[in-house]
Amino acid sequence: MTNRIPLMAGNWKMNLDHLEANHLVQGLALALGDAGHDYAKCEVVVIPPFTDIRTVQTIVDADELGIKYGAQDVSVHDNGAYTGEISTAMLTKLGVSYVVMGHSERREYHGESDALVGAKARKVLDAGMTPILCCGEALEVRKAGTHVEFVLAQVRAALEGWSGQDVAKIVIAYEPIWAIGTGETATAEDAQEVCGAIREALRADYGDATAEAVRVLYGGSAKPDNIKELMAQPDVDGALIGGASLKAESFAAMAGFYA
Ligand SMILES: O=C(CO)COP(=O)(O)O
Repeated sequence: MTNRIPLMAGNWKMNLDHLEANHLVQGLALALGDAGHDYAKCEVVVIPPFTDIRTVQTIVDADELGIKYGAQDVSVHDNGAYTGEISTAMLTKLGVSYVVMGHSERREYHGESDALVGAKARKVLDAGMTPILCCGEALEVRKAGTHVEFVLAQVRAALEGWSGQDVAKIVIAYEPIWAIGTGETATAEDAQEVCGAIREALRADYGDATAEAVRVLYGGSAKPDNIKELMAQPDVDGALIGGASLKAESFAAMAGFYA
């Protein structure tokens, strides 16, 4: 890792109502405070469902916490007749810093294509927030041994036509689908293999400055037990954490991986 600040992002998925969100963020702030968390050594981001964002904002602002927050998805449209959608303007108004797109669950259950994922990332960047672009292969692809090509193709398709300057501002999250919520973690070497290949592809496509600026996260059953080993890999700059981010203690412990 060069001077990229590590990032621990907790993707709550469709868990926790706004009252539970209140409880978790307060608990997280306490746990990080007790541990003397240094935000310069690891950025901490919670990514709740849309309905919790206002609650999270209120707590973060009132207590002037160093915790940042994100959204799990966004519309590519600006406003108007798009029932059920949430715009980038709505998110920026709530102080959202990060937006996830291309999570395998949205690709699978909502048919999201690389082109749509790329359009969402563009929209988010243009609105002044940071996209967290997710990629990752299914078990069949891994078994066939074509996971590196598969993941690089996903990333390149989403970022087609982007300048190196813009790419430098995004976060990429490598989440092998077979490791998500299964308790089956990719080994640190598996994570490094793909995260390193992503960085080398960025270097080939955009040059050193972009490749060195982009933070590449690992996601998939990351937890307090394996976070140190994952973070010791040169191209793993953080984690996108599902289950283990729903408990203040485990998420705070992961954010304190450097201690
Ligand atoms: O999908 C994930 C984060 O986006 C990973 O989820 P788990 O940490 O629960 O495996």
